[in-house]
Amino acid sequence: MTTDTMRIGIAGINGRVGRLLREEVTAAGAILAGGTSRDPQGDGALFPTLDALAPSCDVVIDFTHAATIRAHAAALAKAGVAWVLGTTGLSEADQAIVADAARAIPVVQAANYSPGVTLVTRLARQMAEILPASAYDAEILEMHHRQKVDAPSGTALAIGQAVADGRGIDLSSHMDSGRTGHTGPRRADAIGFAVLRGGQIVGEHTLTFTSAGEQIALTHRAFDRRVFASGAVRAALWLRGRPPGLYDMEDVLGLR
Ligand SMILES: NC(=O)C1=CN([C@@H]2O[C@H](COP(=O)(O)OP(=O)(O)OC[C@H]3O[C@@H](n4cnc5c(N)ncnc54)[C@H](OP(=O)(O)O)[C@@H]3O)[C@@H](O)[C@H]2O)C=CC1
Ligand SMILES: O=C(O)C1=N[C@H](C(=O)O)C[C@H](O)C1
Repeated sequence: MTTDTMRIGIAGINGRVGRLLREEVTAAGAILAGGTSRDPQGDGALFPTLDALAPSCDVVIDFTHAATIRAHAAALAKAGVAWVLGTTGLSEADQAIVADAARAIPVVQAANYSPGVTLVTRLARQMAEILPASAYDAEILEMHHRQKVDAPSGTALAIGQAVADGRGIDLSSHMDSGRTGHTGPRRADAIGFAVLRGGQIVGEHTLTFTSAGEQIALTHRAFDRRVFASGAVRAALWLRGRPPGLYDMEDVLGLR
């Protein structure tokens, strides 16, 4: 299969990212197989659910909502269609469904498809390996637009996971999110999360390591959602011919 014969479907084609994916698929020279919309309004290229669209695709790019995970995993596994998953806010059970689907089909999953965040996450892991948790407090601040429905963002959680991996600890038992009231002093090995929402901020993430004597800050700012859409299309093209498995953007960018 060549790029110009590759059929790409878009789940959530009328969403903020979905609308840009439509343009990026065409710009890449692939075939736009159609998209899902809960209100297709007689448009023949739009389908109310993914099971109707999947059989006419080689890969589906999915930026929708965590509520769709079970149905989308089942539709794609049944049709044998690859999955580029960008949806965030997944529960542990949702994540298990994705891992299960990846035994049958190739899946790229990333909380953030920008090359910059892929690098920041990698650096976060490396910094956490070097900077002792007893001396350097790790905190993550994320800012997004007022429409965002999940918090902390998938990217903030991925950066937190990278810090936890670098320190060799478990994220869920070290996560300190939503501080309020009499919190007591900061736990030395905590990984803190702070969330801001407002206006039309596309997505900003800052990881800080703060000691008694200094602070190191790693910031990523997305200026345009197109950076996510173009990264996801790159992942879709990369998936061509891959065996089943769960991949991420480090795989796509050849960083492993
Ligand atoms: N990994 C990454 O790089 C990025 C991930 N994201 C994530 O992608 C997701 C979408 O973001 P965004 O485009 O801003 O969101 P939008 O709300 O603009 O779009 C979401 C789309 O999903 C569809 N949708 C929502 N709920 C359901 C449902 N219950 N069943 C079926 N379809 C549904 C909507 O379809 P309809 O048109 O029918 O209403 C809509 O088109 C979020 O989880 C976000 O966090 C966002 C940016 C980058
Ligand atoms: O909902 C968004 O907009 C974004 N979601 C992703 C996340 O939760 O990390 C990626 C990006 O920050 C934009």
